[in-house]
Amino acid sequence: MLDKKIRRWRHVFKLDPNRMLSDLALEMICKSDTDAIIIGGTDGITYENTQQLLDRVRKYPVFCVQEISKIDAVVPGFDGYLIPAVLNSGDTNWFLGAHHQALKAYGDFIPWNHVLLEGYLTCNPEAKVSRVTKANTDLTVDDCVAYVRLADRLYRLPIFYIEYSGTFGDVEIVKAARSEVSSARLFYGGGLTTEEQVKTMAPHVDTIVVGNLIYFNAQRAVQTVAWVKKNQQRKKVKRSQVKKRQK
Ligand SMILES: CC(C)=CCC/C(C)=C/CC/C(C)=C/CC/C(C)=C/CC/C(C)=C/CC/C(C)=C/CC/C(C)=C/COP(=O)(O)OP(=O)(O)O
Ligand SMILES: O=P(O)(O)OC[C@@H](O)CO
Ligand SMILES: [Mg+2]
Repeated sequence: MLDKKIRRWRHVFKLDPNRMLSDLALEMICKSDTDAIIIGGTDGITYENTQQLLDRVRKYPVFCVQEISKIDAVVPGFDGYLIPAVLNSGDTNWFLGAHHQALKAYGDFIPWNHVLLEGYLTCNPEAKVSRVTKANTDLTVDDCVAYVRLADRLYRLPIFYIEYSGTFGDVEIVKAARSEVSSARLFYGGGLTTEEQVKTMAPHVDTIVVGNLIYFNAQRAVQTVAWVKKNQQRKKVKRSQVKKRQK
C-alpha cells in the first residue's frame, strides 16, 4: 500500500523525463540511500520518455513512482502513482477538471492501493508549474494555514506538498504548515543545493524532494540524502532525551 510506504520517506529524488541525465549520474542517484524516486515534470512529458526513464531506473532496486501530469503519459509498471492537485491554481482544471476527465476515461483500471492524491501549494511564481496552472503564489502565512486545513482536515489528503520548484522557499510558510498539519505527510521541494538549506527545511517536514540539483551537480545531490538523514537522527536523539527527562 502506497500510503504506508510514503510514511517512511524522508528523502526522495525527482527525475524529469524531459531532461538528459548520464548513465553515471543516474546510477549515483539510484544507488544513493534515498527512499524513493519520483518520475515527473511539468512540460515535455510523454509516454515514451517516461517509459525510457523508468526502464533505466529499473536496473536498480530503488522504489519508483510516477507523478502524473499528463493522462496520456501514464506508464504501467511503476511501484505507485502520485496525482497532483494544485490547490492554489486559478484554473479548476488543475485540481478537479483533469482528474474528472481521467477518471471518466480510465476509472475502471486504476490500482487504487497504489495511487495517492497530493495537495500542492505551488509558491514560486517563476516555476513552470505555477505558470501552467495559473497559480496564485502571492500567499501569506494565513493563506498557507487555510490551505493546510482544506487539504488535511477537510479533504483528508494523504500528502500536502509545498512546492518552490527552482528556488529556495520561505521557512515561515513551511513552519506554518507544520504547525497545522495533522495526518497528511508534509513534503517540501524547491531549490535545495546546500547543507545549510537542508538544515533549515528538513526539521519541519516529513519528506524532502530534490530535483534540479541532480541535473547540474549529481554528486552534491547525492550528499543531500545524508544531510536529510543526519537531521532526522538529531530529531530522534532529541525526542529520546525528552522522554528520559519526563521519567
Ligand atoms: C494501469 C495503470 C498504470 C493505471 C494508472 C491509472 C492512474 C493512476 C490514472 C490517473 C488518474 C488521475 C486522476 C489522473 C490525473 C490526471 C491529471 C493530468 C491531473 C493533473 C495533474 C496536474 C495538476 C499537473 C500540473 C503540473 C504538475 C503539478 C506537475 C507535477 C510535477 C511538478 C510540479 C514538477 C516540477 O516542475 P518542473 O517541471 O520541474 O519545473 P521547473 O522546470 O520549473 O523545475
Ligand atoms: O527541482 P527543485 O527545485 O529541487 O524542486 C524539487 C521538486 O519539488 C520539484 O517538483
Ligand atoms: Mg524541475
